[in-house]
Amino acid sequence: MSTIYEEELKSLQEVLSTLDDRIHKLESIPVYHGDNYTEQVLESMRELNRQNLRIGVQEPYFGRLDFREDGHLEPNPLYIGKVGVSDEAAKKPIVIDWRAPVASMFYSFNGGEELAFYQSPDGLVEGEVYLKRNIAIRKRELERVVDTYIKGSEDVSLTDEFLLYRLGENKDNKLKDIVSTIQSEQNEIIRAEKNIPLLIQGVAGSGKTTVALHRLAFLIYEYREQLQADRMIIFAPNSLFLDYISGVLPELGVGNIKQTTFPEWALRLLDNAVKLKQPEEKLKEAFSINRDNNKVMLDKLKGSIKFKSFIETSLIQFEENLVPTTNLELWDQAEITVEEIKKWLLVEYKHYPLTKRRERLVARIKRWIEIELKKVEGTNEKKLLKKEANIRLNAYMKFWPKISALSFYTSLMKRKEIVELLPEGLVRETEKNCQKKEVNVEDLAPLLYIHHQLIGIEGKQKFHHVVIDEAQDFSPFQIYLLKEITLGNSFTILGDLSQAIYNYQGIEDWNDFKELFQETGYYELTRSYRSTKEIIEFANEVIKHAEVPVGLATPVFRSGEKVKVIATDDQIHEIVKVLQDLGKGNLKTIAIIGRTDAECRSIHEKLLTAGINANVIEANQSKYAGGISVVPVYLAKGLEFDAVLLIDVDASHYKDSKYDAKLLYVGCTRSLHDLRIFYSGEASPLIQGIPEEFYESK
Ligand SMILES: Nc1ncnc2c1ncn2[C@@H]1O[C@H](COP(=O)(O)OP(=O)(O)OP(=O)(O)O)[C@@H](O)[C@H]1O
Repeated sequence: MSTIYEEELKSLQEVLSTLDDRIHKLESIPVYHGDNYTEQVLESMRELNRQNLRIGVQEPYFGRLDFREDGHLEPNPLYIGKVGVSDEAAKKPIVIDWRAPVASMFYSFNGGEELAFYQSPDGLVEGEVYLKRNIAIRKRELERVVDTYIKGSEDVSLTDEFLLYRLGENKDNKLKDIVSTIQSEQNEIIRAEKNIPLLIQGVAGSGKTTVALHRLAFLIYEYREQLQADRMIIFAPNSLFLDYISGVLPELGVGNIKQTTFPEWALRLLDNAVKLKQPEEKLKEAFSINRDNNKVMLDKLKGSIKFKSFIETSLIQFEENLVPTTNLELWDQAEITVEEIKKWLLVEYKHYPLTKRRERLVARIKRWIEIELKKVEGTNEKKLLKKEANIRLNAYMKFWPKISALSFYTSLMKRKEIVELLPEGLVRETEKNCQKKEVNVEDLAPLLYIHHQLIGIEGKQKFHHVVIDEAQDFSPFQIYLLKEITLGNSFTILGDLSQAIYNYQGIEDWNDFKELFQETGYYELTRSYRSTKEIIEFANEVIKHAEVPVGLATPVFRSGEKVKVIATDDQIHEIVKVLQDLGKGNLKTIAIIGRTDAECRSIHEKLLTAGINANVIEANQSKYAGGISVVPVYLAKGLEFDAVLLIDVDASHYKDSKYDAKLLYVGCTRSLHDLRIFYSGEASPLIQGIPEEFYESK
């Protein structure tokens, strides 16, 4: 047993005993069930404390940083963990929360003799780091102690050893937190300030999703006075993906943050006045091998800022036409002029949605009536005039047609200017769908935008912070809409242009989003943590065909098996053999990734017949079970598996196009440790030219 291990074992025992005491004390206080509000608040704080300590006691900390602050003689060992715990009597931290300012040095300090520093609430604190130590504790047991920096020691080669140890582990069906190994470029994003919208382009496996979740936990901690968890939201591509990431925030002790998809959120706000038209069929069509590209890409038109501007102009014209051209005469010689009403409605109340403006207008006219009536003599006369005025006001307000977001949107399809924006066929189809109260995903941003102008998205429906994952698949219109209802431009927008496979709705250049904001913080993540060096190098060869304007992924130095390319006339037979082989190891998740939904179903059936217990993943699925999955490539985006078997990588399934290169890239980069490519007949041109050093053929 090494001395550093013994030293840490002793510290761990002391900390565990303090935490156990704490938990014991909290558990011995009877749970309060009464009506007293103050007691209820105290109880909920105690409950949060109990929960946090129960998480914390399993793995109280993961790192130690010995830091000597300027002006102090000795370094102070700081233990950093998921949950901060302090010795209240001695007013001293026992474990520091990873989100605390001082803990940022654990992630940002990368060795060297330069001064370390952190931003405390009282200003910049500088000093020297003497030791940086990674400590792996699992279920209260000390597993590993690795020093990554010792002041004065030359040996810095260990720097990534702990990270590699973590990356080498097998994964189950849920994404995990990375608090113990956050890298400095990720730390910068996590801790970036709240009110500058962040745009993050990150290669596959660079930790975008993970970083976004850690950023939410950080923001909740740092801005606890300003942010409410239930007004923070994550938009993710589908329910399956939401299930996959659902464990991270609770692991970080953060609850209540909304996690949803854009359609789910939009439909709810629209009070389910419309429904999506066969969304699964639409996906199948968009990802079919011989899709009609021209038709599919038309969907993009409704996501443009040009389309938004057309709607905006139409709404302004609609408002202007609302006011009748004659003055409002409430009784003889009591008149409000058209100009006055226009001024109230279109200028003074302009910032309100239309329904609210209507309410304000009526209230104002009523006030006006009261004031005018004061000038009239005789109670009876007053009564009569008031009655008359109300009748005329009601008649006057009839000018205001009953309108909903859907009816307004439908009416837009009849405007003559629409043909400059959408082709005739699409206009007619949209109109027909709307009449049946059915819409497509790309209609939701326009509808919600109209809803916001007419009814308003107000109060608690507005967001304190928005995370958009896989943002390359969002349209500028969607982002514009979210910007309208997010306070302080507080956004974290993450994605990868190399994985823009939903190209019929998304963007090709981050400038499309940048220009929607006055200022943005733009970051590029180029290091990929998911896959082995061999897999990343192979995938990089594939994505070169897509000529995407972003850099290639750089692997973390984690080496594994070479990628295997297998030519065979009987793919099922080979796959079953490989699965049986892999089954002997301790892999937890394996994916067989196909090109289309129909092909995946057929393979799934064949695997079941061959006695392989596999699940097939479908578009409407909301749970991901792990184990062996058969999944179409477009649904595998965002997920990861210990091993991936990509099937049908032949010339007809993956052609020499930029789009197919992105699809194949997504497929390859899902694998952590083992990637096998199968094809029958002629290999896809996307892999034909790859130099042999990048794979092993069979
Ligand atoms: N600093 C880190 N320490 C340990 N593991 C990490 C780190 N960063 C990322 N990972 C791991 O890398 C994998 C990929 O992370 P994640 O899914 O967040 O990446 P991504 O950029 O969203 O990927 P993609 O765009 O391909 O879906 C995950 O298993 C995650 O735990």
